[in-house]
Amino acid sequence: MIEVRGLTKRYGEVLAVNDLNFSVRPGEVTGFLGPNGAGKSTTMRMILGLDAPTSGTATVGGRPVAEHPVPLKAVGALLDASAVLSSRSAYHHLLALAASNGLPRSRVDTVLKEVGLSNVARRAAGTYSLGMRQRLGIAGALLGDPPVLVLDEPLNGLDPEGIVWIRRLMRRMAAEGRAVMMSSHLMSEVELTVDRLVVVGRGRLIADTGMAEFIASVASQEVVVRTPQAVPFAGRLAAVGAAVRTTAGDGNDDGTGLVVTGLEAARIGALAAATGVELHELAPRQTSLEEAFMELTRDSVEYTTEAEAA
Ligand SMILES: Nc1ncnc2c1ncn2[C@@H]1O[C@H](COP(=O)(O)OP(=O)(O)OP(=O)(O)O)[C@@H](O)[C@H]1O
Repeated sequence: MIEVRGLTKRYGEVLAVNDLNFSVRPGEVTGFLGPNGAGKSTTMRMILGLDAPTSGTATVGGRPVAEHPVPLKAVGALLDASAVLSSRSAYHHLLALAASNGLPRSRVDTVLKEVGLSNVARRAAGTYSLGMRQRLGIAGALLGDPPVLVLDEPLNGLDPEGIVWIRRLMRRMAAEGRAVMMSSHLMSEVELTVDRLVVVGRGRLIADTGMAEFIASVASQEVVVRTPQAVPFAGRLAAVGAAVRTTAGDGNDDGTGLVVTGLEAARIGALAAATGVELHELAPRQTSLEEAFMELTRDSVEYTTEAEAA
């Protein structure tokens, strides 16, 4: 369990992390999201004891990481996968890590197998692809068999097979009762992987919620309607209180498409039937995490193009 209470970090004028409160629970994968510069890496570094908070606390298993006798047994971390001595083999990198933490040599073989690097373990890590280095970083995180994992952008540089692999690994780690915290900008992946979301923007907590509730809370449920009588039907829908726009802006407009909010598909269908309107499509559209995320963090994005901001 990770507990973050009143966590704050100031770098001169920049309040990188501003009074954050959240928990990462065992048995769940928690996605840690936010636009660039939101304070995700800074928060993770403070959880791992690599940066000191200006105020507040971050504990793992009830105490700061530095107070655990063997930190690697308390929490495994992936921060920067390129931070490996390039002349050293994966095996020797992990062996050194195990030795300095008093972990048995057998753990090295176990984690190499776990991440699929056994066959290349004697090669210098400098010859590894980005994906292989990412796997090596994960192996290091798993070395102490910790109950808590903190993974900063673990999907970076992975090919589709690697992404599926790490998704399964994280799900399995959570199923074994571990607390898994991962940051990512790949919303479609986050949507498939995480149980809970902690969203930050400009250092502050924006949301701490279950995945389904998050999407529902931001989503205005839309229904796409296609009918050759689009104009009069739009008028009828508006008359019963729905918000209606045409699909003209969506790039596939043939004059028959409407996007309706504020009315369920069943009621739209009933209204069409009652007024003799011929429907060619009636499709509720679930908001994706990506759309929900962009909606929620719109005001916290540091860098936008003028067109986006308009
Ligand atoms: N060592 C530092 N000195 C000064 N400012 C810093 C330092 N580290 C981070 N910051 C600032 O703190 C803020 C948060 O940065 P952080 O790297 O934690 O964000 P992030 O959410 O991880 O971003 P990204 O998604 O781009 O990795 C940014 O404004 C950043 O410029």
